[in-house]
Amino acid sequence: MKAAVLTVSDSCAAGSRVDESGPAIVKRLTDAGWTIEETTIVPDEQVEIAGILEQWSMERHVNAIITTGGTGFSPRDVTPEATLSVVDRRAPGISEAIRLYGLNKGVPTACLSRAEAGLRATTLIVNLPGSLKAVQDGMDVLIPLLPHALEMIAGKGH
Ligand SMILES: Nc1ncnc2c1ncn2[C@@H]1O[C@H](COP(=O)(O)OP(=O)(O)OP(=O)(O)O)[C@@H](O)[C@H]1O
Ligand SMILES: Nc1nc2c(c(=O)[nH]1)N[C@H]1C(S)=C(S)[C@@H](COP(=O)(O)O)O[C@H]1N2
Repeated sequence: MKAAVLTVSDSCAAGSRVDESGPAIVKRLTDAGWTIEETTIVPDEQVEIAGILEQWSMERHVNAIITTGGTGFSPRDVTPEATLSVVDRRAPGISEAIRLYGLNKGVPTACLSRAEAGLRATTLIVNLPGSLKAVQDGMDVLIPLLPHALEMIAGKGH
């Protein structure tokens, strides 16, 4: 299965912070047997984020795109809006499960992520927050879910 990882961060894109969260997602996916087709870092710019999501889903045909960063309440956080602008169908249960996992681990700020998830054609797009801890928690939830989700996307039913 093919995946791609998008880091959304003004500071990482500017080179003033080292991206730890993107590589952490890559490691979790490769450990689980996924092939990583694409990774990149973009600033918190909605059109730029949406363009990458569209390209990776419709031209590269990856099975899943995981984003990290830009899901909070600051004025520059627009990853959820970019994601909603490209998906055909939302998958809110995935995002709620990820938030609930953080809350249940005793992280009250987990509910401050506006992360979205959804399908662009046959590509599942999932937003995660920017911090390394949030990414690790999110991947704890996602890794066991992804195989079944992708089977259903491929039309294999249950
Ligand atoms: N790609 C990343 N790698 C490592 N840590 C990150 C990354 N992105 C964010 N963080 C961490 O998450 C915390 C919350 O970050 P913030 O809300 O500023 O992130 P963002 O909006 O996702 O990214 P930025 O501010 O760089 O545009 C930061 O203090 C930082 O420690
Ligand atoms: N599991 C988990 N979820 C989390 C966090 C965390 O540390 N662990 N950080 C929260 C915080 S402090 C914020 S502001 C939001 C949004 O983060 P982002 O703007 O980096 O995407 O994610 C939240 N989700």
